[in-house]
Amino acid sequence: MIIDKLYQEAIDISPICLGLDTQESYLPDFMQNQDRSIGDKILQFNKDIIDHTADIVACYKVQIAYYEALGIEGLKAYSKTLEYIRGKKKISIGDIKRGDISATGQMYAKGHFEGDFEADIVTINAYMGEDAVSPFYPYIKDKNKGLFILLKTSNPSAKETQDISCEGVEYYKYMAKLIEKWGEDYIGKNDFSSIGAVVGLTYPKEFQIIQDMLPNTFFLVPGYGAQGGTGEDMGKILNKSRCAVINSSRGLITAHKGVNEGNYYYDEIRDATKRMKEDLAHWLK
Ligand SMILES: O=c1ccn([C@@H]2O[C@H](COP(=O)(O)O)[C@@H](O)[C@H]2O)c(=O)[nH]1
Repeated sequence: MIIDKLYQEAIDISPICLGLDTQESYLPDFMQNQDRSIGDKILQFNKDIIDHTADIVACYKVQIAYYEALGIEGLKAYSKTLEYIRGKKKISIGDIKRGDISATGQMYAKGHFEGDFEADIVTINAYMGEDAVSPFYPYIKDKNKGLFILLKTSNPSAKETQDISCEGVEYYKYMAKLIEKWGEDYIGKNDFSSIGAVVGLTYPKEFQIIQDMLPNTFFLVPGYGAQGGTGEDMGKILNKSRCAVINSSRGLITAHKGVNEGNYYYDEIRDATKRMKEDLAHWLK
């Protein structure tokens, strides 16, 4: 199961998920000035980062919005970035946040678990219910794929929809139970399901409640760094169980900006990733 590999990488290497939310302004100045297509430059930037961090992160999350925004050229860079991650035998998470009626969901599953945009794990928005999730099920067992379903997201407005009362509890708690139920058939050898959940580090109190409710759920945790989430809060979770990978995108992939805009810019990104690794390790008992 993909979740067993992710769990092991998080233990053996570090629980860091490096976010490739790549946009032109993040490229070092020398690369921005090169006479190449934007797609080529973005792919080169991603490859440099992967080459210089693969030994210190568990996985990479590629945020499709940044690539879609560039049209066909961006989507080619998205596809080639996923291919490069696969070639390095690292785990890729396609941050696509999809979810639709079953017939359309089957196409999303095919589109992101096969072919040009194949990722190991994708993010899902399950607001439409299990119909939006079940088209992905066959790929979990047959093709060793996984899902992270949005549960308690990191953004400030999350409470507008996720904290409202539903059958006497906050909606996120109701959703938490659904995710645990949907994941029951996909539990791997470390007792975590290949259907996991996205929980932001910006709501640390709620995260602890969710962790206690969902012993078999593995978490993708955005919100560290740029959004204010801290290693100390993450330590409280990881000291109870090693149930998560922690994403940082801007905090890592812009570390060189204004500091080192030259050929070896990726040293700054590697150093920032190492500092995140040390920060997370510092709070581990
Ligand atoms: O609740 C959520 C779900 C997804 N994200 C995504 O994670 C990264 C965060 O980027 P940073 O630069 O580290 O803030 C980004 O791709 C978001 O789309 C999230 O932030 N919160």
